[in-house]
Amino acid sequence: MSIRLDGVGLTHANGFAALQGVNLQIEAGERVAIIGSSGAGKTSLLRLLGTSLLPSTGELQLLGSQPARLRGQALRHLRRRIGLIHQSPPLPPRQRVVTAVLAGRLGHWSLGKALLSLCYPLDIAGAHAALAPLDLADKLFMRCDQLSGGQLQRVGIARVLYQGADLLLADEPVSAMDPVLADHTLGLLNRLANERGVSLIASLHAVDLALRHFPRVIGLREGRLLFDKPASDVSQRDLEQLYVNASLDSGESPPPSPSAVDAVNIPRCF
Ligand SMILES: Nc1ncnc2c1ncn2[C@@H]1O[C@H](COP(=O)(O)OP(=O)(O)OP(=O)(O)O)[C@@H](O)[C@H]1O
Repeated sequence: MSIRLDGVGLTHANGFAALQGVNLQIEAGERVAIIGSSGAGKTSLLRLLGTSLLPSTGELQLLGSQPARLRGQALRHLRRRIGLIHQSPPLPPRQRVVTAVLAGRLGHWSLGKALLSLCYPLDIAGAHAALAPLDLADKLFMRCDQLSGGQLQRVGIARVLYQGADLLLADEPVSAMDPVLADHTLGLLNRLANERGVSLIASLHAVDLALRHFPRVIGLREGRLLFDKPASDVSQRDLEQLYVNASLDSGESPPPSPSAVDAVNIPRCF
């Protein structure tokens, strides 16, 4: 089922308009990267799609529902279908990796089964199968606080793969990984999403990774869509316009130089 935003705006509680007039349609099974400078609104958009925030204006249709009209069980049911991959996965430090992965299905299980699984992992084979493609099968019984940041991010990915969601939302999913591992992990995430017919929407600062792994790329600037096109059509000019003055706005590293932004051909991390 598709996602549709019609004239969506999002104003945070302090009055800051993080998103304005966003029109967007994403079909089931599409894989989309969101790029843009720091503060452009990428996380705000993902939080809307994850239903932790509601639009201030406009209309959001998500997997056949309007989150703004759902309450209670109907909202919980919708949320079970959405897998969230966090930049820093909120995993309890003392929790075993196997338990953290199995927690992906807590929302699908009865209270009794969920509580039992927290004490004794009920589906060790399932957790192992989710971790294996991420090269973490040998970490099954380690504690989360014994893992590196990149390994924790991959546990978070294994957890949503185990969840079996219809929609995967990833906020900077490989930010803690070295460039080789980030490339491998994004490739894997895209392959698995593709094989399962699951929609994948990820925010990324690494423009080269967005262009290499995602068929469709959205450029967000100051809360508005600057472009929305196939990765192969994203031009150097698009990227220059997206990141112009970004270093002044955010205080972060300067925007990619014109030669460097020819990232379709030059694999580099920005
Ligand atoms: N809860 C909040 N209350 C007020 N303003 C917020 C809140 N969350 C985000 N903002 C503001 O909304 C704007 C967009 O933030 P958002 O986190 O969506 O950007 P982003 O593109 O994900 O940035 P980054 O790449 O740095 O993570 C920023 O100016 C930010 O300060």
